[in-house]
Amino acid sequence: MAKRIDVKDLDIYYGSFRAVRSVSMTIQPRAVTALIGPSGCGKSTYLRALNRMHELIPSARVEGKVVMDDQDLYAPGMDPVDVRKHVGMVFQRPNPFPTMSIYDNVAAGLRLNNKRLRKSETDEVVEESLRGANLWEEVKDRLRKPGSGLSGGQQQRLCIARAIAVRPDVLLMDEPCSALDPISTHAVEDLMAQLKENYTIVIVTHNMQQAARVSNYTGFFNIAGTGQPGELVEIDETPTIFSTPTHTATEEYISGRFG
Ligand SMILES: Nc1ncnc2c1ncn2[C@@H]1O[C@H](COP(=O)(O)OP(=O)(O)OP(=O)(O)O)[C@@H](O)[C@H]1O
Repeated sequence: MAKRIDVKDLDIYYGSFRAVRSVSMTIQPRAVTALIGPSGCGKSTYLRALNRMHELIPSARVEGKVVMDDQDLYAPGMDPVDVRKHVGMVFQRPNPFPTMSIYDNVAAGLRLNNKRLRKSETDEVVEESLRGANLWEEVKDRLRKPGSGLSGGQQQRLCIARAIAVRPDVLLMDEPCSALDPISTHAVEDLMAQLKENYTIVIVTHNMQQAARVSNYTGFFNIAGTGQPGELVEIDETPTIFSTPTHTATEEYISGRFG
């Protein structure tokens, strides 16, 4: 659990368009790393490349290295489905399987991974994951009701429960609170603070206060102009990025002067 990721010279393309250029960074375990930057600078593209999710887009490809502990995630023979078991993802809009019960939504992760578990074992993992996502107390009496009947914030925590049910090492979160109200946002932020004890977390966020509140490290991405690739300008401990960044562009962005 909670592995470190070393990214080296990562370029990401959609067809002939290079969307992200030459990113190198180390993502620390048991910490939250926030990725910030103006729209279109490639934050989501980069996040998806960390678990090979971009491969679902036919024209997308990467060059460079993503190494988790000592395992190259792009090594020949490495199965992307296997990569995603270790590097889970939570999306912007809560996306529980709408017709499935709360219980089955969490168990779905296990079933998709072909884990053959006895009912009692599945019960255990479902409870443990819902507890881990701070949702158990709210749903324990209605596990057989549809996941789609939960509030937006509860649905997002259900999706987090589904993601952690398979015990990944890393959790990627793409603007996980942008569709949530402030109270649900607070619940998910609290949850991140707890989850980082056991996981490596990378979050893309447009909300600067959120990055400052939840993350230990912040990476600032920028883009020189339309049609240009996005680049990592700098990454550092979050207090440093927000108080004394090295680059003027970072300072301008976090103080709201552009983006
Ligand atoms: N499926 C795709 N096919 C082609 N180009 C894409 C695709 N997805 C994203 N892009 C392009 O890649 C670049 C980076 O997009 P991306 O969504 O990663 O940026 P972002 O920083 O996450 O933006 P936002 O903050 O608005 O979500 C943009 O120029 C975008 O138009």
